[in-house]
Amino acid sequence: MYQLSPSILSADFMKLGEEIKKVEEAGVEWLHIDVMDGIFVPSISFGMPVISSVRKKCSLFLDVHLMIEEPARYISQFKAAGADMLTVHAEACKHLDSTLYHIREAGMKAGVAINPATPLCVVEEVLGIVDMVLIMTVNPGFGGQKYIPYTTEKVKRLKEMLKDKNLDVDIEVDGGISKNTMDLALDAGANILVMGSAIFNGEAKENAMMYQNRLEAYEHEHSADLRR
Ligand SMILES: O=C(CO)[C@H](O)[C@H](O)COP(=O)(O)O
Ligand SMILES: [Fe+2]
Repeated sequence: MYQLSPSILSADFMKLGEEIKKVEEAGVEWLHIDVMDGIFVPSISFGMPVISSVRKKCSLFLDVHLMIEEPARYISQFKAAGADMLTVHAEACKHLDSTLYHIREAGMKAGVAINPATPLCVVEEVLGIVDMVLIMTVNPGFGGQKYIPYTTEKVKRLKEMLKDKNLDVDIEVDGGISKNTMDLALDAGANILVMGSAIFNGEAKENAMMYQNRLEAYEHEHSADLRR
């Protein structure tokens, strides 16, 4: 399963509802929501009230990326706000295993994220208890940054690791994903692409349709490999 997950961090917040509608009309099924606390990352973005408002008006799968320290403190609140999946940073959790367990217990999908310079071994032990691993392809905190090339290799190694362990876990990439970098990430093994500026800096519906079509074409071309 391949998915495009447009990040509303790059949307026009004065027109957030319209912006989300545009990507919905383009046929996208996921929406990426970046929560930042000003401590784990330098920026502060938005939190539960925004997620609740989005949830009331849209049925997209809400893929919530928590760039906050000790996210375990807020699991039930994010569930109540309407999140479908919570992805926590391994670097931000003292007790990663129990945090992931509690996310699932609360009825959400659980994801674990790592920064570009964090080695894969940090998530190795929890691969059996997550639905997704998010490999940051930029340093978290801001939209519109440049893709860091060495992260491609990390995605490849994660894909191999999952294969060796016979685990069916999604691989999401986030940061600097655009026309020029999406194939690198897909060829390395990613199947969920977060895109912020590539979609919302410009005509969101047209951009989302274009990337959605490219993704569908990629899936079609590689369907034989996937069956193997
Ligand atoms: O987690 C993030 C930043 O920390 C965002 O999801 C990311 O910024 C997406 O934006 P872009 O596609 O413009 O790089
Ligand atoms: Fe993100």
